Amino acid sequence: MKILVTGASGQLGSTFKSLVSGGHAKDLDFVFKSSSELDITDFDEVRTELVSSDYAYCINCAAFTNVDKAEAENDLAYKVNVTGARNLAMNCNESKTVLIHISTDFVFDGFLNTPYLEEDIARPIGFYGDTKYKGERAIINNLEEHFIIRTSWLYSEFGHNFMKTMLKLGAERDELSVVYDQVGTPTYALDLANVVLHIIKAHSIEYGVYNYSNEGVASWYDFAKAIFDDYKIDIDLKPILSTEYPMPAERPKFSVLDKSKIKNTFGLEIPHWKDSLKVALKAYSKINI
Ligand SMILES: NC(=O)C1=CN([C@@H]2O[C@H](COP(=O)(O)OP(=O)(O)OC[C@H]3O[C@@H](n4cnc5c(N)ncnc54)[C@H](OP(=O)(O)O)[C@@H]3O)[C@@H](O)[C@H]2O)C=CC1
Ligand SMILES: Cc1cn([C@H]2C[C@H](O)[C@@H](COP(=O)(O)OP(=O)(O)O[C@H]3O[C@@H](C)C(=O)[C@@H](O)[C@H]3O)O2)c(=O)[nH]c1=O
Repeated sequence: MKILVTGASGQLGSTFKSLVSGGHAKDLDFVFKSSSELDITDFDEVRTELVSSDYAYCINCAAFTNVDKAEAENDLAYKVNVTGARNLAMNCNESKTVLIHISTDFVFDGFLNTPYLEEDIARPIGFYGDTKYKGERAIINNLEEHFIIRTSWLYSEFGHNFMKTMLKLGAERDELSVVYDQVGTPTYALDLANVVLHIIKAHSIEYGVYNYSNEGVASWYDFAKAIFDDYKIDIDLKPILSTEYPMPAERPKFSVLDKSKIKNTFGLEIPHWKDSLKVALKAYSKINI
């Protein structure tokens, strides 16, 4: 069974590569395409790749993910996150390929105080979240055979992410301030990739939108504290308000996802974020000896 991975050089794409090279996807024939090998904003390129081959699945790891830059680079963020998603959906429809697309907790405004369900109203407060939501709609409107998985606060030993930023800053500084009034759930990219593999191996036809994150709840401060404690970094870590850490894009204050649907549909047990963080830090330390 042939599987196309777009945006293959990013954090999640690299995680899939590591799973495949580690022998965790033995009967699956993965084809990895980085942005320079397949530009998802180019309809004809996408069409040529999908229609001339016999991909059973396309896992879309390609996205414009810089939340702050998206506020200034509206056109590019829209092109990648909306036009790119639509190009994939339209061509997957023609090539009879199931599209597995990754979306985000940032489609929500963060005004709820109980975990978000898939059917809760999406009302993004930033341009990144807005384009991700429009990308979801473009897929739903053009392709029935889709899985859209909304995840949150993705991190890993690969690419750019909060865990690696904290480890870098922790090595450079004696003190650091991190916001504690944004609450969500960190998600280890390897756990997400394994769930995607699980869905593929199950040949599921339960198409639709699903939430997936690790279990548990944290503020970014809690997440940073756990990173420093587990990695034994001695630093004076201060909890601050978002107003004390101004950024171009506003983030939702609360974006915990309810995972009942994905757990019940696929019989999953989801690791707690604190347990997965330990696994990720071990993997990171192996790469960065
Ligand atoms: N990171 C996070 O915290 C979260 C991410 N998500 C979602 O998860 C998915 C994966 O994220 P993650 O791996 O962290 O993101 P990354 O930014 O690490 O990777 C995205 C990849 O997409 C590629 N890309 C950009 N534009 C194009 C294009 N036009 N055509 C093809 N590829 C392109 C980038 O390539 P290049 O570097 O060459 O530009 C990059 O390799 C995304 O959909 C994201 O929205 C959801 C929740 C949290
Ligand atoms: C580096 C740093 C960040 N922060 C704050 C800023 C921000 O509010 C919060 C998170 O920082 P980041 O900018 O790294 O993360 P951010 O870009 O907000 O992460 C988001 O990315 C997109 C792609 C998603 O889809 C989301 O799920 C989420 O993971 O931590 C501090 O308070 N102190 C610091 O030293």
